[in-house]
Amino acid sequence: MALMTVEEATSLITSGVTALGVEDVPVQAAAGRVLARDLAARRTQPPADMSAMDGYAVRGADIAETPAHLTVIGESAAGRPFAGTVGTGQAVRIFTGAVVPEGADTVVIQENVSREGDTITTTAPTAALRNVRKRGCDFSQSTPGLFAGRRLTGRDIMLAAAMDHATVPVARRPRVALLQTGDELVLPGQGTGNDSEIVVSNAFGLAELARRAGADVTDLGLIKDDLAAIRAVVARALSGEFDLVVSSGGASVGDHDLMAPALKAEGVDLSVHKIALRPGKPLMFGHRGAVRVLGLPGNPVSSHVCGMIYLVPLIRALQGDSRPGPVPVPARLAADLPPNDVRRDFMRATLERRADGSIHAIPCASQDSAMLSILSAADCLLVRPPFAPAGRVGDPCEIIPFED
Ligand SMILES: Nc1nc2c(c(=O)[nH]1)N[C@H]1C(S)=C(S)[C@@H](COP(=O)(O)OP(=O)(O)OC[C@H]3O[C@@H](n4cnc5c(N)ncnc54)[C@H](O)[C@@H]3O)O[C@H]1N2
Ligand code: MOO
Repeated sequence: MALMTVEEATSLITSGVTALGVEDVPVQAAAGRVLARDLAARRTQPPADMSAMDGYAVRGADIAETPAHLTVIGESAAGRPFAGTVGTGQAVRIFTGAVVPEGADTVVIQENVSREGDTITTTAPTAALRNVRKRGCDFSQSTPGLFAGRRLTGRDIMLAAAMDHATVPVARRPRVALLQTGDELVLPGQGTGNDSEIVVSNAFGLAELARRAGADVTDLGLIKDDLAAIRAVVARALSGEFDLVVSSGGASVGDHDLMAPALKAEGVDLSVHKIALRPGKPLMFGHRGAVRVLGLPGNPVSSHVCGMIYLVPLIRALQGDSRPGPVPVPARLAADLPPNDVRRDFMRATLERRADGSIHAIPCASQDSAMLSILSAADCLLVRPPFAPAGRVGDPCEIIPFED
């Protein structure tokens, strides 16, 4: 079977994918969710010219010379504006966040004023218009401030709230089911001490990736290498409770690799591929009706790397995320590397920041796709394109930092 490129595989999995649906959530619960529609401001901010400092609201022309003498005629505090107008030679005591009264256009900070009774004298120059936030300088009513497809940050929900949205429309969370197969697998703490046992780990990492990408995740547990047993769990996973079914293990060509036969027997339109990717050669993808199925390799590092490369972008695309893919960032090689072969290599590497600010990637000593101690100690994936020539220390390279 010819190897498929990673680009072809990514496109097979994510192209044409759109958001599953829309729901309104309280703005304070919207961080990490993908905005489903453009969000326009429901009000103008600031709603009036407002003071940025504690001091005195004056007419700028009145304080062109220092010292200037002015008469204090009232007070404007946040939430309690001054009702009158500031005339020539007059000032209003004002506090940060208060509306600048009619007639005034400048605020002199109180440190630059001496006061006696109702008379103030400026003690340092203040440029006209200083210390005033103009009406609408942040945003204006009806103008979009956040756009559909954006994964909302904590900063974004501050903006949404300030734009007066109590709820925001976000993409519904994709519902993801995880399956793990293998006669050798036992849950942590539940082994019998038999040397042929392997304690499961894949679903824990995949669940974490999927949740952080915005999915609701259900782990359907361990399944024995038995066609009927796998079919039973697959049938449940496909029954409409989930949007995406993700398996790990049984994706290769061994006699006990029963995931593909089970999925096909349950009516999944499945394609099985070998990808020019290291780690992560075997890959399955398909669907039954609206339910998508992604079959990842069993080797733990392979399953996790494929989770980053395929699963996370798919979950994001199912929310209409405008930036679904992992974003490589530039770094420099901290070790010589041999030329690469046909498989795109995602090497586990640690990162070192040098005194000049440059970031250097140090490939881990072993790149075995079963070694979780190495995956855990690494900071990033060091990307080596197919047929990359030998790399030298200091050469530019690309990395995909781990996000957790
Ligand atoms: N003749 C060939 N053999 C293999 C090929 C190949 O092209 N030709 N590909 C190799 C590659 S690459 C990979 S990756 C593995 C993937 O195989 P499977 O997806 O069928 O995975 P399993 O055989 O089920 O398991 C592999 C390995 O991973 C352990 N495992 C499985 N599930 C879990 C889990 N949930 N948590 C922790 N560890 C798990 C399992 O015990 C095995 O050790 O195939 C190569 N073979
Ligand atoms: O490429 Mo496999 O995915 O060696 O572990």
